[in-house]
Amino acid sequence: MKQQTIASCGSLRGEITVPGDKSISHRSIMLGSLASGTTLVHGFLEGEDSLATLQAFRTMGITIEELGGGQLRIEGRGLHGLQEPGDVIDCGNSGTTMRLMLGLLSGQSFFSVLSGDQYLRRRPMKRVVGPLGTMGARIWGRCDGERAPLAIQGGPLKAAAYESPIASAQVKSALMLAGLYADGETTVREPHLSRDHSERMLSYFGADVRPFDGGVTVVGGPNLTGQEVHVPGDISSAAFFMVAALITPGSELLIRNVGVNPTRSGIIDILRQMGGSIELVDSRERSGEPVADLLVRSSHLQGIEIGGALVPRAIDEFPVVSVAACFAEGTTVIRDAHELRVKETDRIAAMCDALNAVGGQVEPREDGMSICGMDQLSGGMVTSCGDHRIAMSMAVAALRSSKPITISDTGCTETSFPGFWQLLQHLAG
Ligand SMILES: O=C(O)C1=C[C@@H](OP(=O)(O)O)[C@@H](O)[C@H](O)C1
Ligand SMILES: C=C(OP(=O)(O)O)C(=O)O
Repeated sequence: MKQQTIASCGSLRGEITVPGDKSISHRSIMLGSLASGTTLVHGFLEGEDSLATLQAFRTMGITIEELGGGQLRIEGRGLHGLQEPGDVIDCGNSGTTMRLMLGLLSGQSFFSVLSGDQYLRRRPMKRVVGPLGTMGARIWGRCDGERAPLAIQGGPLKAAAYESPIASAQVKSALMLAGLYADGETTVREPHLSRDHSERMLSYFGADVRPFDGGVTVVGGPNLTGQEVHVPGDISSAAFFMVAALITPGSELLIRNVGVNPTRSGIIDILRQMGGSIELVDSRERSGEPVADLLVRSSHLQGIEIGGALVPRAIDEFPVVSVAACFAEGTTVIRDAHELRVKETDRIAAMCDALNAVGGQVEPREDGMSICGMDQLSGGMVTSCGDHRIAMSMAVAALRSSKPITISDTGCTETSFPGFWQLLQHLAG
């Protein structure tokens, strides 16, 4: 098993880019495959999660050429052009692959099976399988359809109106993708707005998508047309370097070409509320998504309270927010983040255990955590629990520890951020 030892460093200065946005990369493969004609993708994330999606569509007969440097050419075969996969589709560690594909496969005229690694096979799937069932989808799985492997007998679908109890882009997107195959209008409402990449990219490819306050409606049977997609850098990956620059004195870091979609940029709002200096430079739009360069300077942080609508806008960033909070003055309280318990691992338990093991003062709450700020952590040994975001968050924590932190089980960072350790080493020396 791989491990990494990270020691404290001086200031972080210079310019970096981070790999492509994972959510947008998944969707570029899916919509490029379902469109007619060629889709060119630039900046695709060549990480294990999005490559699992790429491989899945190849096994369903789609030609996808990897041109190098994150460029792809996808030869789309139209909404009804996928072929039955001859084997189980391996979604690896990727919840997005599995949940979005459950929606999409429900509307096909063939049988398919989805599985994944030990972490993914423990994650809840009923949140998608249940509402898809009301559309007429036929899906079977362990624990009455809660856990993968999941078998899908595709067929005709009915349009539906679903009110989701959780703000989840994976639930919303699964239903929207199924809705492409339904006769009529499918509507999904959610308690707070989750990331809207599916809405944006479906519109970009020519679907009739109507977002409204509290939800979105998609019209079945669109003609999707191949497009050129520029994937911006992933704000969830940039978040590690944003926090790293804020907590190390004398830092000034420019992170170029980061996606700053407002449904994803909660991390910028949170860190600014804590007193962090983050400037958006050269704000622009590419392929229907807002993009900017982020200029981050080390700052004196304050503890804050975080909850409500801000939570889905920063859902993957709470592990690294908890690291920032360790070095803030006062206490930070995170609420309404129960969803963290059903990610690759229970991220509330995993971050509390890891930070407390290296001298932090963190208390779990049922729906979040409370973190007491301090000047330095003490260092020690922690495990990532096989979760990429825990591994990278603890590497950032090590930058302000009196002794190094050794993190075990670090191979998982390949799922979302290939090159993370090299980039950190290059910057931190
Ligand atoms: O739709 C997506 O691309 C994602 C949605 C979020 O999951 P939930 O929908 O479960 O909140 C997020 O945590 C995940 O990393 C990616
Ligand atoms: C939760 C994540 O992804 P997924 O749900 O796609 O596994 C993540 O990347 O933090």
